[in-house]
Amino acid sequence: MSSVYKDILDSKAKNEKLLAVLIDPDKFSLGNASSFIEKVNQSIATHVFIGGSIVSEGETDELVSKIKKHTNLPIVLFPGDISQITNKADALLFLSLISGRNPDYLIGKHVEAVSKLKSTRLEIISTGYILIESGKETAIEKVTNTKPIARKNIQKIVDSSIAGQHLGMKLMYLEAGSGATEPISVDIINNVKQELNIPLIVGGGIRSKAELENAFNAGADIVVIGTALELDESFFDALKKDKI
Ligand SMILES: CC(C)=CCC/C(C)=C/CC/C(C)=C/CC/C(C)=C/COP(=O)(O)OP(=O)(O)O
Ligand SMILES: O=P(O)(O)OC[C@@H](O)CO
Ligand SMILES: [Mg+2]
Repeated sequence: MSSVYKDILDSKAKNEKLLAVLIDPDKFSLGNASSFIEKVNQSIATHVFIGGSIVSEGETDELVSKIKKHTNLPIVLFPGDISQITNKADALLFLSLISGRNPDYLIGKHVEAVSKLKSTRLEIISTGYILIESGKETAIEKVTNTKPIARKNIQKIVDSSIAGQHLGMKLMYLEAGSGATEPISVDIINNVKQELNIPLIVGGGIRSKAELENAFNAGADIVVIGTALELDESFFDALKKDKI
């Protein structure tokens, strides 16, 4: 088995929690890359995720090349579209938006991606992606023309996760949306965790160490933080390696 996924499984088995810093190529200045990545290196982050809902062609490739020079952390593509696939990363979350009913984001983009993936050595990790209502319309909703699952409909969120697992998905990602006002609730994470065996990723709207720990304690194996670090790099101070 290739190493990024195997390492996630090993960490889960040891109950070692993982933190992914999400960098959005569209919102990130290349000039700031080395100083930002240095902060990532000194933090408890274990992965760098790269992606955005809307990213211009070629931007991801350039960004990944630059980041690779400054870190040994695994670089995982978290693509909103096929144009975000680059051979320079280590792995790709092959996302299927199973909260929605848009065939393009369930299977269409994936079929289109195959020829591009043939010329890469990316580790492809099948990932169920579940968008959950978080109070305001997200970029993901607009781009995919789908509706999120209502946050009170916990049974549907759990059943969607388990259906994804039955389909053979290797990771499950509960998404509140970039910059969400409210992160995914502890109640939702708890309920999914009780039934799911594959590793669970949680992201969207996490802005403090307390919220990060809440998500971990509720059962997230990997937490993703993007916007809060994008807007305020001093948040890295609370995430330094020796602080937790
Ligand atoms: C199979 C391939 C290669 C592509 C399919 C991709 C699918 C199904 C994507 C799911 C839907 C989607 C648009 C996901 C975006 C994921 C992502 C990187 C979200 C973070 O971006 P945001 O931070 O929300 O976006 P902005 O900050 O750009 O608004
Ligand atoms: O940008 P934030 O709100 O941290 O969200 C991270 C990620 O889950 C968004 O796709
Ligand atoms: Mg964003």
